[in-house]
Amino acid sequence: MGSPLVLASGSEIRAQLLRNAGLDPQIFPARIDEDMVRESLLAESAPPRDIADTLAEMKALKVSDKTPGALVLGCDQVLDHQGTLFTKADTLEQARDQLQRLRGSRHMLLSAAVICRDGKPLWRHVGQVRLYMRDFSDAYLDAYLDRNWNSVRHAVGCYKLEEEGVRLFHRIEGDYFNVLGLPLLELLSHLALIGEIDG
Ligand SMILES: Nc1nc2c(ncn2[C@@H]2O[C@H](COP(=O)(O)OP(=O)(O)OP(=O)(O)O)[C@@H](O)[C@H]2O)c(=O)[nH]1
Repeated sequence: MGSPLVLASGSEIRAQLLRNAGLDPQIFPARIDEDMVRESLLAESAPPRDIADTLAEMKALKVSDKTPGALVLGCDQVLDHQGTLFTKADTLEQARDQLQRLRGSRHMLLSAAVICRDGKPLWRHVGQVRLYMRDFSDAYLDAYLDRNWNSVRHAVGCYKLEEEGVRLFHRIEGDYFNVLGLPLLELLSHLALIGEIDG
């Protein structure tokens, strides 16, 4: 790695994906009020893609001001279900309600990533995945949440594809990494292209 890489995210899976790829990011979560930003953008009818991109950029910019010379990666993922934006569930009851609304239909995950250096955006990408959820029973849903709530509470959509969440789907169009929250292939290709990693 040429310049130091900073991941402006508290997402464990994002850090793990970068480490598994051989990178060694410094973890520096950006503390921004995502709900406030999301609500104000929704009030302006901003599309989900723009909301994810704006939040990712804000996180990267905020941390890049504190890490001179570093490449700072900000990320944000939103779930779009027929025009309605879903955020992470705060309670198990909210998770049940969300999954009852998502089952038997298609939703989109939009995973935005922005790289900034010294307060300037250098690169951005929004990965998009279409996910088709099975029409599973309430009995399975309750059992799924009993087993997985403590894990999936940290994930938008209340599922983790690398865990039991995979059983919720019958079809997924898009790449696995975008589901987990990071357009990893595009990111690594760009870092190699600009010579920040070998490849
Ligand atoms: N492990 C796992 N995490 C997922 C999956 N789908 C979504 N997520 C996580 O859900 C979270 C989406 O919320 P974000 O607001 O983008 O990120 P965050 O976790 O709040 O962390 P920040 O980047 O600090 O805002 C991210 O941490 C994603 O990695 C999945 O299938 N597996």
